[in-house]
Amino acid sequence: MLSADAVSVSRDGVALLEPASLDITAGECIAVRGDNGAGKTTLLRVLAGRLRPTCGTATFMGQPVDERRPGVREAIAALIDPPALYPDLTVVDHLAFIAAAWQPFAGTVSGPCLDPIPVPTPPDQLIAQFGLTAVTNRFPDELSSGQRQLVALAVTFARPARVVLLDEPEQRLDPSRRALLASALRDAGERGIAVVFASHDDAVIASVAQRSVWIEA
Ligand SMILES: Nc1ncnc2c1ncn2[C@@H]1O[C@H](COP(=O)(O)OP(=O)(O)OP(=O)(O)O)[C@@H](O)[C@H]1O
Repeated sequence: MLSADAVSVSRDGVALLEPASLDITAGECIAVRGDNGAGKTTLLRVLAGRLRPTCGTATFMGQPVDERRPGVREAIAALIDPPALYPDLTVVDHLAFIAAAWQPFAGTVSGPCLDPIPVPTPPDQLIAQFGLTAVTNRFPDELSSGQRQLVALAVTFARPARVVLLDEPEQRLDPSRRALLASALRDAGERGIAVVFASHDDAVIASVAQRSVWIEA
């Protein structure tokens, strides 16, 4: 479904990402591993269609990945850069807003895909799934950094998607919240959503990823 074939990125002659390849199908979960600075985030940006590779090709359903292309934006959800939350929306408002904005795409058939886009988990279930029940009516500046990360993760899963890309989703989470994250990733896979996530957490990787790809610095 989503493929990177020997994609590399360089800027001003400096390599940000050495050639890397991966291929993911519906319901699969792949971990992207590698040392600090190896290029994991860069690879996720390429897979999200936010960054054009210098060499190699990244494709979604056989077409070049470009987040501005209809059919790609509806299908690929990504939490790559630091979470951006609306200062004047509460936790529950965020989930309701994103779910409503993307609702027209849930269950639709788009592009060359034959199966409908998986319907997202409803906001009230996401609040429970990510352990946010006690803070549903708080604004972002009333949350801890780990709670903001949980909100950003819940928001990412509040919209329909065939593929979810996550950059170090476990960051700032304590062990019990990392377990919630792992459970949410397994749940996504069972609903047919493909997940690619960069991580330094071997325990999370072992508990959810079917495969991992090592990025060479
Ligand atoms: N905007 C940029 N301009 C130039 N170089 C950059 C830029 N962003 C990242 N880099 C460089 O690209 C390389 C890959 O960065 P990237 O963030 O993809 O690594 P990473 O594997 O995600 O690292 P980490 O595990 O520390 O998050 C690094 O050497 C980094 O310094």
